[in-house]
Amino acid sequence: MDRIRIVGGRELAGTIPISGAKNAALPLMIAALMTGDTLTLENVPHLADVEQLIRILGNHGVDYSVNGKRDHQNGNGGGYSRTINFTARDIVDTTAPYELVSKMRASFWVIGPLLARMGEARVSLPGGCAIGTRPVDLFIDGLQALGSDIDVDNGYVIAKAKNRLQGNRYVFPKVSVGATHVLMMAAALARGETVLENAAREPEVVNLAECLNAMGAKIHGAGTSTITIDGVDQLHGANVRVIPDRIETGTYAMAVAMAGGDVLLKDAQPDLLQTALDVIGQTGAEITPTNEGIRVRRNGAGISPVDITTEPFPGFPTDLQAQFMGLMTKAKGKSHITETIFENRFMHVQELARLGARITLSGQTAIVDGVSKLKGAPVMATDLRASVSLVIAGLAAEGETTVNRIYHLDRGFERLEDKLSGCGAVIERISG
Ligand SMILES: CC(=O)N[C@H]1[C@@H](OP(=O)(O)OP(=O)(O)OC[C@H]2O[C@@H](n3ccc(=O)[nH]c3=O)[C@H](O)[C@@H]2O)O[C@H](CO)[C@@H](O)[C@@H]1O
Ligand SMILES: C=C(OP(=O)(O)O)C(=O)O
Repeated sequence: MDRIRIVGGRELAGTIPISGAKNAALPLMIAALMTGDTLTLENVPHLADVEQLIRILGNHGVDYSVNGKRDHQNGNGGGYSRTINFTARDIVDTTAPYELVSKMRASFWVIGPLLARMGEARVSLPGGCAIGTRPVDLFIDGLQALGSDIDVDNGYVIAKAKNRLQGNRYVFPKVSVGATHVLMMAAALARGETVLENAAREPEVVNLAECLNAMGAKIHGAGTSTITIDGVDQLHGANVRVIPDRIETGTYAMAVAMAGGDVLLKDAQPDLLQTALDVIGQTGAEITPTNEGIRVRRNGAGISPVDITTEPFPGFPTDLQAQFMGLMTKAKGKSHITETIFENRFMHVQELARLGARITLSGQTAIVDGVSKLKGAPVMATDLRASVSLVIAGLAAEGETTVNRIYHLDRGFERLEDKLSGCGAVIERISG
């Protein structure tokens, strides 16, 4: 099994190209199921989750071809997000089997397009990061509100809509990114108008709405809590660009805040993560939006402690909570980190402790008592964002840190070790 070896203590200097967002690329790829024409997606990151979704879509009959062009050719340590054409001329199977869906959460979302286009879908209950129970009740309630019959049997959700889905008003009892994606896709091909209230406002929802509209859907209000969808009879092909990854952006900004230095996050878009950037600024790093992206600098002045609480967009994202905890382990004082989205997203705490971090848990709040020195150690990645919090801590730890089980990292970070070593970090992947 591959692992990452880091020798801490180097400042970071240079340019890191920000890749297309995993969490935007996945729903856009799934939208390809909704038309027999070709959906061309630019800036698709090269990640294990993308490859897995390509396999899942292939099982339903989606063909794909990768354009030769790489989107980042000149980047220092360059990423290699690509342009991919997806074509679902015929849907050959409306079942998404356990073997494929159990590996990643987002694959469950095929239920919306399959049901809308084919009138039926049989989709295994999903997998994904083990950060909480992650039920699917909102998907079931919402699709029932659009007129679908739903049974859950033998680990599968079986959805049917014999006479096409019917638009309706649905108020989400809780904000859910995935359920907003799915209901938006299902409603796009339903009869009549759907109004989704208390919808997720994440930039990935906006990217999906733009994609569906480019395919001929009639969606208004994405990015606000009320989304209105006028159903259309069919969708067509389109060419859409995946937004830059705000979680990758925030992660590297925190890496610079931790290690010190001066790095341009090329192609990063500040408005996608303003709350997190404000918080990183309060820790003492200098954040400057530029024409090319975001410049992050920190001199030797040290890291100030800042309290955060995770919230749906535009609040501080849960997907940056672990990384921020990594940063706070070396702050000059105590910080409180409260996780409100997932009930089990503190698995990095015990691994950060191996590096010398002092963290105590009190319910959904972690109290981090910053230390002046971390010391390298072997640690284990437990989930995607937890893994990268260990990398951030390792960059500032004395001596050698080895992060094991990095298949989690490969789900969501494109060429992490190249991007960091291109800025002077001593970091390498050890295969086998
Ligand atoms: C691939 C992808 O884009 N994943 C992101 C997506 O996950 P995902 O879409 O799975 O997360 P949700 O926004 O749905 O989850 C928010 C909360 O709602 C709960 N819930 C959700 C659905 C449901 O039917 N019932 C229910 O109770 C969840 O357990 C969680 O407590 O948004 C999360 C919140 O920003 C991010 O951490 C994930 O990185
Ligand atoms: C939790 C994440 O992914 P998933 O929803 O696929 O588990 C993530 O991207 O941080």
